[in-house]
Amino acid sequence: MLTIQNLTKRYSDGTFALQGVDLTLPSGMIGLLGPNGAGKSTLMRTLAALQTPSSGSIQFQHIDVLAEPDKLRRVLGYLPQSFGVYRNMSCIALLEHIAILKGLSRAACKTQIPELLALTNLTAVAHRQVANFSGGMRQRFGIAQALLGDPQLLILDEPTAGLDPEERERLHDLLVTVSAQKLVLLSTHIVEDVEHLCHHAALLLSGKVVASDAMPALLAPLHNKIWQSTEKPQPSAAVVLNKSYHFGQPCYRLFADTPPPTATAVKPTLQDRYFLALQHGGTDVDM
Ligand SMILES: Nc1ncnc2c1ncn2[C@@H]1O[C@H](COP(=O)(O)OP(=O)(O)OP(=O)(O)O)[C@@H](O)[C@H]1O
Repeated sequence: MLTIQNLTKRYSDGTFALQGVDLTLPSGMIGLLGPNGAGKSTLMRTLAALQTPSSGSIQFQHIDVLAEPDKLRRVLGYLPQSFGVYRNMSCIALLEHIAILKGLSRAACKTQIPELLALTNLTAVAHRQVANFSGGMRQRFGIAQALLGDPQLLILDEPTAGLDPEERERLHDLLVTVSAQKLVLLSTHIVEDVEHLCHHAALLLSGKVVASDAMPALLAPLHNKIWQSTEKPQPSAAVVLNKSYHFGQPCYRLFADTPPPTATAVKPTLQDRYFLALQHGGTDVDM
């Protein structure tokens, strides 16, 4: 269990990136959603003890994260949004190097590194330079290095960004496999990924948590209130959650208590919940 209380981060230029964040997160795969600039990376870096907040507290299991960052680091795996790699270093040499930095014993390295290479499907390319890896291989390497030391808390900042559909699917399989008996916090812009992989999601907007719940509870208030139409309704008939295109034709997702003209009922998705929260700017939604 991860408990965050009244967490605030004010950067030196006066930007409030986090404003009184309260979150209680169970183990398993947890999604963290929010638009650009919502504060996701600030929250992730703070949880990973890489920067200090202005105020607040964070407790992971029995660790007071802000008072005992070294204790946290021993149970933490972190994949940042982007990470540099040493040129000329092979995948296996870099994993050995990171394992030593993490304080793993030689015996632990000997067993864990081959296991992680197999898990992330990198055994065949273990002696190739990471600098020359494709985007997908690099992200799988990022997961492998984050898993060194068998961490209890795994923080992944946009792990699927820029991946092709096949690599994204491969990474999903990997994340589901590793999330058993860990708390995996997955930050992403891809709402679908969270809906597919996570049993709980938190939504951050302008540095504040506007929703955090188990997936069925997040979607429950939307049942029988989501509609789809190719025509834009009058503002009095429905709230337009978003407009997308299907085969080049407009497609409106709508929120209304009663069926808007020409609209058909559809099953609510996490994306509907996300857009509804954005529409209301984080204020309480009357559902
Ligand atoms: N070092 C910094 N100094 C000043 N402001 C910062 C700094 N880092 C982030 N910010 C600001 O804090 C706010 C939150 O940024 P953050 O990167 O945490 O958001 P995010 O949700 O991760 O965004 P994105 O999805 O675009 O990565 C933004 O307004 C950003 O400009």
